[in-house]
Amino acid sequence: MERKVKVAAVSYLNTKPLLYGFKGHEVMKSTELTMDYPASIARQLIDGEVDMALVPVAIIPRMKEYHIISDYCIGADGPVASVCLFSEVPLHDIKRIYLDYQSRTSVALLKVLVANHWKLDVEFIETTGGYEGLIKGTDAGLVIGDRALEQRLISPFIYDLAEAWMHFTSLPFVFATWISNKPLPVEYIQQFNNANSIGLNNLPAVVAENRYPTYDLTLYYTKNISYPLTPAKRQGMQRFLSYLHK
Ligand SMILES: C=C(O[C@@H]1C=C(C(=O)O)C=C[C@H]1O)C(=O)O
Repeated sequence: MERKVKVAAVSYLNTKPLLYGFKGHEVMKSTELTMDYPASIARQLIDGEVDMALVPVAIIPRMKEYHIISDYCIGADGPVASVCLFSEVPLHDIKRIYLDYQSRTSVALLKVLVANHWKLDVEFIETTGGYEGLIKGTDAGLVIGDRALEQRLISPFIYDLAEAWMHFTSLPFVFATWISNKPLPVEYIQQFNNANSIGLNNLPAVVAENRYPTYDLTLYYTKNISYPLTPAKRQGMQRFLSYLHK
């Protein structure tokens, strides 16, 4: 490509290991990098405002053309910690659930689990801004990202969606992955993957750069989020996408 590749990344702590290696990396000579929350960058990729983004996999069915271009993702093969249903009452006493406006994948995953795994009779409520304060009584809330790590200190009942998915399917889960809306040069993709790998190979440096008293980031980056896009994760992703077609 003649011009720079426009890339949008998730602005949460979970993406810091992937972005750590971009500073001063060769790939930045041909990259224009911006950050936003997942639902917003999903819209940017669908509308063609960017060429590639770390987008929620739930938007794949809405793309005319898509290429999964990277070896890395925001995935989990156990509790993810930052995508949870938060409540003051146990699961089966919940009556209404606030949905996270910043999410696409987790909202869809929650609906799959509610209908097929937990089999709950609940009402879903869309949100547009801060709603965490409304998680009270039998009103629960789905919260993702850094705000979920904060909500962990507040809500007595926490249902981890990646853990529930594993119980349901015995497969790992992929929340987001690098997807382009057009083919990109092979050399660019190689540089891009290399830049992604640097932080993952230097996690103590990434943690040192992002002081965060709310949650142990070493735990988050090594035991909760699982970054390699493995064959098992692709299988989990295909299973999840098959539910979205139903
Ligand atoms: C694990 C997470 O995965 C995120 C969840 C997303 C979604 O629900 O659409 C999208 C991108 C990921 O950053 C998280 O943000 O906590």
